[in-house]
Amino acid sequence: MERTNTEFSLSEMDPTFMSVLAATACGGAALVLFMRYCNRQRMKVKIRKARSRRDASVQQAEQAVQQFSTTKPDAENARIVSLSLTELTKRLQEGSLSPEEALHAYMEKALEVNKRLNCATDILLESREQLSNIENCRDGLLYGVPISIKDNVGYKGHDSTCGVLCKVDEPAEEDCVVVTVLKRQGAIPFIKTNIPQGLLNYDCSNPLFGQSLNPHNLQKTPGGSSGGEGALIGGGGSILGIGTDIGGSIRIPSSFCGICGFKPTSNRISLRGLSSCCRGQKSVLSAVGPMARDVDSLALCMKALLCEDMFALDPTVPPMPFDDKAYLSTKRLRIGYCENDGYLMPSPSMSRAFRETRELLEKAGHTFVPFTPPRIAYAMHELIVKGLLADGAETLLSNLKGGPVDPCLMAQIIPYRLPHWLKKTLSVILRPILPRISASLSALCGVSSVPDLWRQHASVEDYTHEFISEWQRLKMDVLLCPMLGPAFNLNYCGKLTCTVHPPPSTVPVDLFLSV
Ligand SMILES: CCCCCC/C=C\CCCCCCCC(=O)NCCO
Repeated sequence: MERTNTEFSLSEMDPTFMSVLAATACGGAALVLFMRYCNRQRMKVKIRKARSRRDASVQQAEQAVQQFSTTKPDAENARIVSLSLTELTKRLQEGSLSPEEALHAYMEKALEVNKRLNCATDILLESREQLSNIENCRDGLLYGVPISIKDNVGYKGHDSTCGVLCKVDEPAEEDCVVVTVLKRQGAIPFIKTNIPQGLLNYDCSNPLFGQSLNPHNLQKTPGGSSGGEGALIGGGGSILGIGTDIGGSIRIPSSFCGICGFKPTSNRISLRGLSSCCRGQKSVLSAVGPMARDVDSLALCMKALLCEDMFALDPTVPPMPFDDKAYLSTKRLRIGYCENDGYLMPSPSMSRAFRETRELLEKAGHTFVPFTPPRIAYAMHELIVKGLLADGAETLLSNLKGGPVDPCLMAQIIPYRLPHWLKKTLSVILRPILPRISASLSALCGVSSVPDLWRQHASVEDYTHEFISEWQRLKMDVLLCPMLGPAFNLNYCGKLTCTVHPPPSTVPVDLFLSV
């Protein structure tokens, strides 16, 4: 057969050209491998740097505690860390206990808990310097109280890593508003606590600081994303902590660790100076809130934060002080209850705790009305997942670049990384057999345009009003519902979220230990 002049076989090619081609291909491959190697080395250096910085701060804190302990008997420390916040503040204010004693007692206990649970990302050694002018805050509501803060809460000179490599070596230039206000109220932040990589997860592990464990069962997660707080407070190493919550990050670790947590309405407490891996996301709003051993501690922290200082430092926060009258009121309440929202079944132990709580409240004279959250599956997929990842997860993924993905996040990240067309195709194929996965995959595609984003925001607004209307129709004062729990096994991340803005809190009813 005759050949056209454009056809040729490899064997007929100029051998010199072939060698150049082969050498270029090998060189290219070697370059890619070398770049990957360099990248892996860079990654290792960053991880090592973050860890050794944390380890050095732990070591220095150990020395400080040891030095201080020569002046005090051990039994005194055990007594200090067993006081409730009400008792602790009273003793500090009356002067029968010094802020120095309280700080060292908690530092010692936190170091011990951290050894067992790996819940600290940084010890704030400046806390000891703060002691030198703590007398200026004598009138503060939290005078001399040592507190813990979540990793992403900005503290001058320290990283807010969010568990991702790209935020290592980016220390905060100033204390965030929450830290500034708490310090002015006399609180002494002394430790930063662990989080899951990227913060959008209910476990508590990241490539920088590793996995935190549950204080009541080392086989379980403390929950997330404020999991280090949950572990530390639940383990007795902190009396009051600051967490953040978009879709359960204060509530879930509080539930898993048997402590109390309060997620206020977004921007009730200033978010200025906090770090995030999806800044700018406006569909499901983030909130800062307290975590502690009892409800009175949460109330005291809210009262301390809701002050003129915060309203002046962040004028976008509504200047509404804490409502003592409402908190102390003994008025009989009309309580909406929802034991099962039809989307996520509560576990048997959680159902039992829920019913026992309801019975107790009924006996105390409160009235119960059944409440069903409207269109829950729609809210989960179209409002929460599509809202959180409206950009198709691009911002979150860009924050994970240049580092390994933590095992606790892997199951979530695989679908995020699928190309848009594949998510859409799988969503169509899976619709008849796995409708929830299909809806999630479709939601993970995010919005398609700016008008689509505006429609999504409008849908969240409409849903919020629909929820509130139902609440008002039933004349409810409060809603009682079960929490996710008991704690999950490590690397099994839950996906329960909440998008409307009534301020929910978690209160322990019982400690359920599985063996
Ligand atoms: C086919 C699988 C689909 C997986 C879909 C998962 C989508 C979203 C998961 C959202 C998880 C939200 C966690 C929120 C945690 C939180 O409140 N973080 C706040 C940090 O300030």
